[in-house]
Amino acid sequence: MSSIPVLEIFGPTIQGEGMVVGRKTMFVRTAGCDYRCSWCDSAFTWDGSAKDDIRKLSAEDIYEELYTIGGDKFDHVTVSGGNPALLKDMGILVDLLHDKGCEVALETQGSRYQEWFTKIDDLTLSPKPPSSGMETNWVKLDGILHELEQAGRVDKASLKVVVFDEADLEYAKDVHARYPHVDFFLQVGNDDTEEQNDEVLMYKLLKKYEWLIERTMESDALNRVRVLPQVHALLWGNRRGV
Ligand SMILES: C[S@@+](CC[C@H](N)C(=O)[O-])C[C@H]1O[C@@H](n2cnc3c(N)ncnc32)[C@H](O)[C@@H]1O
Ligand SMILES: Nc1nc2[nH]cc(C(=O)O)c2c(=O)[nH]1
Ligand code: SF4
Ligand SMILES: [Mg+2]
Repeated sequence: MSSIPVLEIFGPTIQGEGMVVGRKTMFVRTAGCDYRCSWCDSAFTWDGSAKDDIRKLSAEDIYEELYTIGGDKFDHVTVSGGNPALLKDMGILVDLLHDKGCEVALETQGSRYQEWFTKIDDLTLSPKPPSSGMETNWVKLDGILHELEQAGRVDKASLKVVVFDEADLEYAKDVHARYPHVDFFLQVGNDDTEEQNDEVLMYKLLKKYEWLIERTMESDALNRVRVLPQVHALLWGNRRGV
């Protein structure tokens, strides 16, 4: 039986980020990450603070809970984390969700490949810029994109770089230039993940969005791109489970 470490199952809500922004979806958030981004907005998945809340669930358990919460009001499930790409057994859940008539999206940083990536309907690869403190393994990322290419699945994938500063913007340009044929998203970085006042956060994030749009418009290296905020952060702040 498959065993997947789960921290959150929630929805339906909108996908707040990237290639399918606005799509009605359920979320499954797995525990554990091979990275430790300085600004991670889901640090509870790996910093030990929620370790007592981790549940080892089978794919069937997960679908049952999705159905209990969402009923017939969803046909799309987003798997995020942590890094769900650490989990070989995730392929079993992907197959089950497809059998149930759901599309499946994945959020991962592109540090690990799994064979089940080629079954994902909306695959977001989010390599990490300098501000994260993480180092991109380009060999791995090249390998993932090579596998997707071989499987004819590049059109199901996108790259999404979170930007906090000028160095991140330069990194984003490098990523886009390396994979010019892959749909590319620039995302506003939230460096206030502790802020509890939604209005204060919304204003700060919109100002950052404006800055990111301006810098992107000025660049001749960022043309076939989309610039987006985290819509869920604008609407619901730093709350979990939305
Ligand atoms: C929490 S991560 C989980 C999936 C995977 N570990 C990854 O990083 O892609 C989900 C998405 O949130 C983004 N993210 C995390 N912290 C953020 C922040 N403070 N501001 C903006 N985006 C953030 C990540 O880049 C990723 O695209
Ligand atoms: N609404 C909503 N959209 C999201 N897009 C990516 C998320 C994530 O944490 O991976 C996320 C999330 O947590 N909530
Ligand atoms: S890779 Fe994703 S989950 Fe892991 S620390 Fe970075 S943002 Fe957080
Ligand atoms: Mg998030």
